[in-house]
Amino acid sequence: MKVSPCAVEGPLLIEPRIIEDDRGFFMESWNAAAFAKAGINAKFVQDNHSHSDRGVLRGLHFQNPQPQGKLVRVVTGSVFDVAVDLRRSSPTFGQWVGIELSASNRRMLWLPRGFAHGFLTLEDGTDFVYKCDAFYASEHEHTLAWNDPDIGIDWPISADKIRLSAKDREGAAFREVEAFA
Ligand SMILES: Cc1cn([C@H]2C[C@H](O)[C@@H](COP(=O)(O)OP(=O)(O)O[C@H]3O[C@H](C)C(=O)[C@H](O)[C@H]3O)O2)c(=O)[nH]c1=O
Repeated sequence: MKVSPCAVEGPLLIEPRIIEDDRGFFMESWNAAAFAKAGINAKFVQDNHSHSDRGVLRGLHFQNPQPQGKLVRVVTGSVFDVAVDLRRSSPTFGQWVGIELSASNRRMLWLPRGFAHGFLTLEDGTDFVYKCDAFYASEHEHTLAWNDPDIGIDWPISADKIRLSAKDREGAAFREVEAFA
């Protein structure tokens, strides 16, 4: 397993060991001991799965209070996955990182607590699965605008082709969101 830091302080890109044979492949998508060695000491309490077609953008979401650390990956299709640093004490506060996660590259992303998270689906029939280290709490959930000019995320699909939920169309500006200490 190869674990690499990202352009923003905190998130880690994980390239798991892939064991291939004439039947296909095997990979450990979570191993507490191996991930702890890489500095990821999460105790997950919830596992999520969403399915989306190309052009769907889910996010940018975060919970405050009750923030969630997330271990995310794609098992079918591909996404452009984005995390925005909302920790005021971080040297990369207000900065974003975007990484392509796909069934073919088998990459995973660890996002510690304190980030807004979202992804743009790049293929029809994409399955996105992820573990969370805190429970979902709709009463504490916030949405940061996916196209906030102060963050300036360079999404790889033009805005006119992006599909959003009603909630995500009404995301708050970065200047207004309830950031973390
Ligand atoms: C997140 C979540 C949602 N729900 C219910 C609430 C709604 O009735 C329905 C769809 O929720 P929502 O539109 O918020 O789903 P996404 O847009 O995929 O939200 C996710 O999008 C980005 C990518 C994230 O990182 C978050 O995990 C999460 O906010 O599932 C639940 O019952 N449990 C949950 O943990």
